[in-house]
Amino acid sequence: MSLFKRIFSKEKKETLDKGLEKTKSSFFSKLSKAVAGKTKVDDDVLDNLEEVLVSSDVGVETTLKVIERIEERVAKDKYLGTEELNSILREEIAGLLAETNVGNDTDFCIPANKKPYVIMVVGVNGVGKTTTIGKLAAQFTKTGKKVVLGAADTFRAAAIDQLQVWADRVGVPIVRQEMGSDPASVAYDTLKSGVAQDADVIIIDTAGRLHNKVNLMNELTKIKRVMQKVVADAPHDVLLVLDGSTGQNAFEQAKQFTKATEVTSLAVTKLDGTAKGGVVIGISDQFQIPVKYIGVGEGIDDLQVFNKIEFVDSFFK
Ligand SMILES: Nc1nc2c(ncn2[C@@H]2O[C@H](COP(=O)(O)OP(=O)(O)OP(=O)(O)O)[C@@H](O)[C@H]2O)c(=O)[nH]1
Repeated sequence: MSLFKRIFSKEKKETLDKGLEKTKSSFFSKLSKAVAGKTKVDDDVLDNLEEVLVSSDVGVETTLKVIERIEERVAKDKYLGTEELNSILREEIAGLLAETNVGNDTDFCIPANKKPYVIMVVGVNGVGKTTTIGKLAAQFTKTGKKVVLGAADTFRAAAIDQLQVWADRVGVPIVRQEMGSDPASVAYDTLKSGVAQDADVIIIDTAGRLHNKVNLMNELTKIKRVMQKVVADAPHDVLLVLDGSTGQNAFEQAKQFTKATEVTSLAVTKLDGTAKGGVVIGISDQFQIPVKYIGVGEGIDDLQVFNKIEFVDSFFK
């Protein structure tokens, strides 16, 4: 590994460690209370562990899965000690994450045979959608890719302006129309423009109004259909952005969006400053969708490619 790469990955690791600090300290302080005075993993410990996982926003279904697996291990080894609980949990969580997050990317990359690679970004307002698009544009640009943004969240003028701010900051072209225009028309124009400019990556922002599922579904379906007139297999990625600090709300949003469209990957933002980082484990497992990116700060470099090994290492360090 080159010196530059080593320094970069060390910084990345430190940001991840720092980003997960609150989740970790809350989780492990609950866990130590859960096993206090116990030497053996028995039913009481498992009940307490269940509570720890649920209250750490891992989600009920995933918690039950983890508990069941640990129960199986206890059934095989009746003298399983509580001091082994950490490493058992680590193994089970790593195993769960590996089921859905099959890749092992650590860098921002796109498939070589998809040009332009079209990412349609969905999610409700305020989750960090625009910031994530800006950070993504910055990272792809850094790796020498030509990026074009499309402001298809035409519902609010502020959304278009905010994306413009990021486009200016990163120095990438943006395609926009005035507020209230047809989002599908903006997406179409963006793809046309991206193809004409020989873009490598096109990122389309969409409005995330959840109050009417049928409308949302129709709107996203129409955007996809219109994009396919320009790039037949677009979008290559439908990226749902979720605010990790909202815990159970993020689960609810994932439920709504997966009903409205085929979501192919997740970005979980704002993991720094929250103790609810367990959502990364639960949402990915429950919806069987890989987490592609995590937001660990407000800065332009604070978006990381999610890597299950790094995540588990950082969490159980
Ligand atoms: N701490 C932290 N803040 C973040 C992160 N990602 C986004 N934010 C902040 O979250 C706030 C909302 O982000 P936006 O990108 O504006 O959210 P949006 O989903 O586009 O929302 P609208 O602009 O309302 O459509 C901003 O203040 C961002 O700086 C993150 O990973 N960590």
